[in-house]
Amino acid sequence: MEFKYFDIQGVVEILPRVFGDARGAFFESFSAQKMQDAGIHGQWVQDNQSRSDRGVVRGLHFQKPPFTQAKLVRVAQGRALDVVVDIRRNSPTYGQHVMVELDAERFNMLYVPEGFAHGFTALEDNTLFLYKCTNYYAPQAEGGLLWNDPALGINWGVQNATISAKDQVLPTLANFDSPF
Ligand SMILES: Cc1cn([C@H]2C[C@H](O)[C@@H](COP(=O)(O)OP(=O)(O)O[C@H]3O[C@H](C)C(=O)[C@H](O)[C@H]3O)O2)c(=O)[nH]c1=O
Repeated sequence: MEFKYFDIQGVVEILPRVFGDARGAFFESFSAQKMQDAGIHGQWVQDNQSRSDRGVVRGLHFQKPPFTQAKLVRVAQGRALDVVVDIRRNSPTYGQHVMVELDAERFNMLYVPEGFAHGFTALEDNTLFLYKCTNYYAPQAEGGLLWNDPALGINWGVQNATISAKDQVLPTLANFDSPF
């Protein structure tokens, strides 16, 4: 298992060892010990899964304190362009993002710490997106940022995104008051 770090403090890409053979492939999708060894701490309490066809954008979402969630995200089928935006007020990289392509060949994963808005676009039909969360769903604490706010400078590679009505009216960075 390899770990890749970014200029934005806290975000970690995890590249598991994938064992291929004539039958297919095997990899460990979660190891509490290996996460601890990598400095990824969290009490993982909820697993989520969504299925999206090519061109769907979900995000950019987070849950406000005290229901903040760290997430460990991966793709079990298909491919996704995953984006995390630093919304920690005092961070030197506030408003900056990390973008990582997640796929079901390398089975790479991304650790999204608390204090980040998270979203992704599906690059293929039937993309199965799985993630572990360190807090339970709290709809009353949901927050978000507008996915295509020019101030975020995110190149999603999608022209006419399929996106929820809720996500279309999320605030821009200029009109956003971060709770982190
Ligand atoms: C997140 C969530 C949703 N739901 C219900 C609420 C809605 O009736 C339905 C769809 O929810 P939503 O449109 O918020 O789903 P996404 O747009 O995929 O939301 C996720 O998208 C981005 C990528 C994230 O990182 C978040 O974890 C999460 O917000 O599932 C639940 O019952 N439990 C949950 O934990």
